[in-house]
Formats: sequence, C-alpha cells, structure tokens
Amino acid sequence: MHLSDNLAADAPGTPAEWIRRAPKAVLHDHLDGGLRPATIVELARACGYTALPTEDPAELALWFRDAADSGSLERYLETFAHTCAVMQTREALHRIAAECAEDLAADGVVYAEVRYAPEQHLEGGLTLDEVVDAVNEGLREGERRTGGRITVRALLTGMRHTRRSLEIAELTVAHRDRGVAGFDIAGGEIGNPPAEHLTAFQHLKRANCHITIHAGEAVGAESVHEAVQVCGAERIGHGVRITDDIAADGTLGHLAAYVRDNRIALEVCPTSNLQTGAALSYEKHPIDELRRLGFTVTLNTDNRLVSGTTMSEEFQHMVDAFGYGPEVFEEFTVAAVEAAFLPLPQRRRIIEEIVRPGYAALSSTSR
Ligand SMILES: O=c1[nH]cnc2c1ncn2[C@@H]1O[C@H](CO)[C@@H](O)[C@H]1O
Ligand SMILES: [Zn+2]
Repeated sequence: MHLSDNLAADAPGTPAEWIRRAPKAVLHDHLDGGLRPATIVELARACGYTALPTEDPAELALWFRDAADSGSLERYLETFAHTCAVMQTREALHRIAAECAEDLAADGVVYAEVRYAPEQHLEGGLTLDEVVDAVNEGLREGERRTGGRITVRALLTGMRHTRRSLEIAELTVAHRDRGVAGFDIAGGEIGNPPAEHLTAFQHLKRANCHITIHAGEAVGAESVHEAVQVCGAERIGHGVRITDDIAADGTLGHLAAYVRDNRIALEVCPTSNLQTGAALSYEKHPIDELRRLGFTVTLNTDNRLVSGTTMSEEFQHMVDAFGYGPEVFEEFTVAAVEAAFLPLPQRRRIIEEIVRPGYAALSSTSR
C-alpha cells in the first residue's frame, strides 16, 4: 500500500487526523463569510439587529450553508447581509478578525490572506481607515493569541457593483505596510466586468501593489482574460471557468496557456463552487484536471461559515474525490505560499521552516 493510501484511510467521513496536522495556507478566505455563528448571535443582540433567521448558533450555521446552496452566486451573496449587519463597530471588527486568525490557526493554517470590503462596514459611522485599522489590530491580536503559529495579512476588496474601487485601491496603498497585502474585487460577476474598475487597477499597478480578482466563477473565460490581460491580476479568485479555453483532449487555448505558463495562481474553492453552481460535484470539479495540466492550483475555503467548510474539510473532499495524499497538499500549500502577497524572503522562510518540515514530519510519524 502506498504511504498516502495509509494516511488517507484513517478517518473516512470527517477530516483525517493527518489532514488536521498538515500545514495549510489559504489565500482566499472572506472575513465576512467566516464568522463564528455564536459571535453573530451575540453581536446581533448587542447592536439590536433583529433580522437573523434564528438565534441558535448551530441552526444559524446550517441556515447559512443551506441558503448559500442555491446554485446562484447572487443568492449566495445575499446571505452576507446578516454577517455585515453585525460588523459595523470597531469592537465587532476587532473581535471577528481576532477569532478568524484563531480559527484558521486551530485548523492548521500557518499563512492566511483574509479579505473583506471596507465599504460594507461604514453604517455605524466608522471611516474606511478606522475599519482597516480595527481589522488589522484584531488580526494582530489573533496572531498573538495563537503564539505566532499563524501569519495573517488582509486584502481589501472593492465591490464590483459599487463605484468605490478607486477609493479602496487608495486605501490599499495607504495601508500596504501595515498589514494590508493587496487588493481584490468581488460581488456579482454577471454584468460587472472587472475592466469597469480599470482606474483602480491602474492606480495599484503604478503604486506597485498586488492584485487578485474574482473571475471565471459565474462568467466564463472572457472574465479571466479581462482580469489578467486588461486589469493586471497576479492571481485569480476561483478562475475555474478557464476550462472554457481548454479542449476536451487537454489542448490549451492561448489564454489558458498564458495563465498556466505564467504560473498565475488559481484560488480554487471547491465547496463554494458547488453552492454557486460553478461546479457540479467534487468528483467533476476541474481542480484535478487543472492540476494535472500544470496550472498553479491553490485550495481555499472562500467562506467558512457561508459554505460550511474549513481547510481540513476542503482537503478531505479532495481526498475523497481524487484520492490525493499528503504530497498533493504539500504541492498546493507550497504553491499558495509562493503566490502569497508577501516579500519573497518571508515566503521562502514559511516554506522552508514550516511547510516542508511539517509535511516531512507527517510522513515520518505515520510510518
Ligand atoms: O465567491 C465569491 N464571489 C464573489 N463575491 C464574493 C464571494 N464570496 C464573498 N463575496 C463577496 O465579497 C464580499 C467581501 O468579502 C462579501 O460581502 C461578498 O459579497
Ligand atoms: Zn471569494
């Protein structure tokens, strides 16, 4: 029996023990999609938000997953009204950010980029700068509570349907050396092409800032093309519809070849894709085909609460669907840290001092 079969076989159903111990990196995780359900309930009571579908934390977690399981990105996104409603004060943002770092670290995540849209947190009177400071301070507090087991950076997201992306791009530049690693755009993809935010992307490029863009989730390869070639995205959020540019026999079109050959990392989020209809099942998810064709694939949660998932659960789904062993997750994790919006020496240090030794320990203790 192959070592990876041994490792994979020890806990069918729930994530195997080795999966929990494996070092992980997540590049695509929304702060406002990953709150603890009990925290939402507490904060809703404290701020007088009465529209939650239930005040029972366990039921609330199920409600999010079911409501998000709609087959449509637009309906998936409607659920964020309940999380954003309780994220309007300094204290709430600080707490949620600290808990986010703690929860990721408890799942074995050693490096995370957590994104959110500052413009969605102004209803309580905070300024954009105050929102960013509150989240950064919360992330630092979370890192401290884990004894430094995790490094977390923030990505600032501009919403595709609003017109504030230039402002958010400026905010990203202003906070770049204080915990903010890059910029993203998110929200409904249909009817909101990335090039509408070109001024924002040009501002970031001129300032030498990092850019990732949600693309190729609800719209096809043309959205990925625009994100990469017009807007200058260094990574793609989801990007799974790049398969539109790949023939059944695996022949790559020019866009797919460009993305693969330039090692533009795809931030793949399988469970979220199933919920929004971007993929049909774990077994039919294009992640495996993309990996075999040589794309730079990373594995991500997207929204831990809304999609009812964790990095360990995403790993387990990939084990079940494709029989992946630790060597594949090591590949995904190294790819993610290499594509991180961190200075190169820091990326190298995380790979050489944490990721490689962590996977080596995994195989030696399981023999
Ligand atoms: O997978 C996704 N595709 C597009 N937009 C998303 C996705 N997940 C979350 N958001 C959007 O990003 C905002 C900032 O974090 C969230 O409020 C949600 O509207
Ligand atoms: Zn996302």
